[in-house]
Amino acid sequence: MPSKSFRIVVLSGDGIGPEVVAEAVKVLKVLFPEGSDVELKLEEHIFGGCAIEKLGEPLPKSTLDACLTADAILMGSIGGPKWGVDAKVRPEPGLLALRKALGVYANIRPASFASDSLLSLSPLKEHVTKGVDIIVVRELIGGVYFGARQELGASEAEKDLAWDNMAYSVPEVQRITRVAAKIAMAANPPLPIHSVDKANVLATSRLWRKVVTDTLRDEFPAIALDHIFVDNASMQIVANPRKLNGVVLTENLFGDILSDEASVIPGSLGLLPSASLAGAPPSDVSSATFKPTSGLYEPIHGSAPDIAGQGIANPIGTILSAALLLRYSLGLEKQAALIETAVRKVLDAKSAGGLELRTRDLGGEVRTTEMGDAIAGVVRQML
Ligand SMILES: NC(=O)C1=CN([C@@H]2O[C@H](COP(=O)(O)OP(=O)(O)OC[C@H]3O[C@@H](n4cnc5c(N)ncnc54)[C@H](O)[C@@H]3O)[C@@H](O)[C@H]2O)C=CC1
Ligand SMILES: CC(C)CC(=O)C(=O)O
Ligand SMILES: [Mg+2]
Repeated sequence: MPSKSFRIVVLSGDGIGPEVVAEAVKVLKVLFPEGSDVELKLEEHIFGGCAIEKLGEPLPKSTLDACLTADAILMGSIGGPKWGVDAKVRPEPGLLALRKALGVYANIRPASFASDSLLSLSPLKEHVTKGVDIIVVRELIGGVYFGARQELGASEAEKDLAWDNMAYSVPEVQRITRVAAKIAMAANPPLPIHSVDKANVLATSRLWRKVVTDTLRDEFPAIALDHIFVDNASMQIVANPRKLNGVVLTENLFGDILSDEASVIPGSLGLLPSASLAGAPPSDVSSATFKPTSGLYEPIHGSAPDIAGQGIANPIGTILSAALLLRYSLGLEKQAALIETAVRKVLDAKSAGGLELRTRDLGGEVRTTEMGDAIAGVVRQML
């Protein structure tokens, strides 16, 4: 009998989603084979464009119910040209609805999981990317993605007008600031927090700046805080990213954009994982972990229709997302770290022919399944 058993909902989704999720599942099955002390019960559920095809909606009730009662959710990606921006029913609102229903307001995106062996593969120069260590903490269920909106043609009175409403409340900004602070305080000395906004223009950003400043001053005085406008931050991320070392704390839209941009530093969007968490962070500031009441884990990339079905996607972002799932939702830090070490070892290894293991996005020829096999193999050796 296992001493611990967890229900993990798997949402492979669309495009490269099923290809990369299969590799993360492969790694999890090596870590927790049948009969081991920890049992992972993996349940696949339909989500995204494939659910629209089959059931007419991206987030069927059975999928939502499964997610709401799971110990954690591992997701691939959703979307694709078949359900493009003009389609009547699209996958992306299903993802937003899932995040909202789970209450996962804290999106943690370690933006520089890298090994020095990748430095030469970044489009940026090595002297720019060396020593970069950025964690993006993005507010995930507020702001303009969730405000009221009006589509073009939806209003008789406003025939030529479409609009999106961006709103933030004080409690929404306080809670994400506390998550960023807990992450910053887990390091010794505490990491600095760089809060990114557009307070020179937007009312929501002025609220953001005030709440971040007040919360850190009153509750976390040991943390060094600076504020940076988003246009400047987007330039610094590629020109001088070490300037943003530490925690980059920002709202939903800016965090979406800046985290994709930050993936240029390690060299590929396919490398970066994310954790989306609900619940209050621990009150003990010395605690490194945030025990969420709900956790959704997905790579930061989308369904990559341009390479879907070719077996060449990089599965590392999804495999590292599975590691974050073990760390945050299941409290299995040792196994999480083991996956991260295995990924690093594979990236640093030379094959028999002297060639490094690299998928196409990193300039190599290694296929998705081969990368998954290599990481699973190293995990097996390390057990
Ligand atoms: N969380 C999610 O499910 C997300 C879904 N999307 C959706 O994905 C669809 C495609 O969006 P795009 O703008 O093309 O963004 P994308 O992130 O899917 O792809 C951007 C570029 O990065 C490459 N790429 C992405 N992941 C990769 C991987 N693992 N390995 C190698 N290369 C990779 C793609 O080939 C493409 O050239 C859209 O429908 C979009 O709405 C976009 C972002 C997040
Ligand atoms: C597809 C969107 C709903 C979200 C997105 O791009 C992201 O969270 O990275
Ligand atoms: Mg995105």
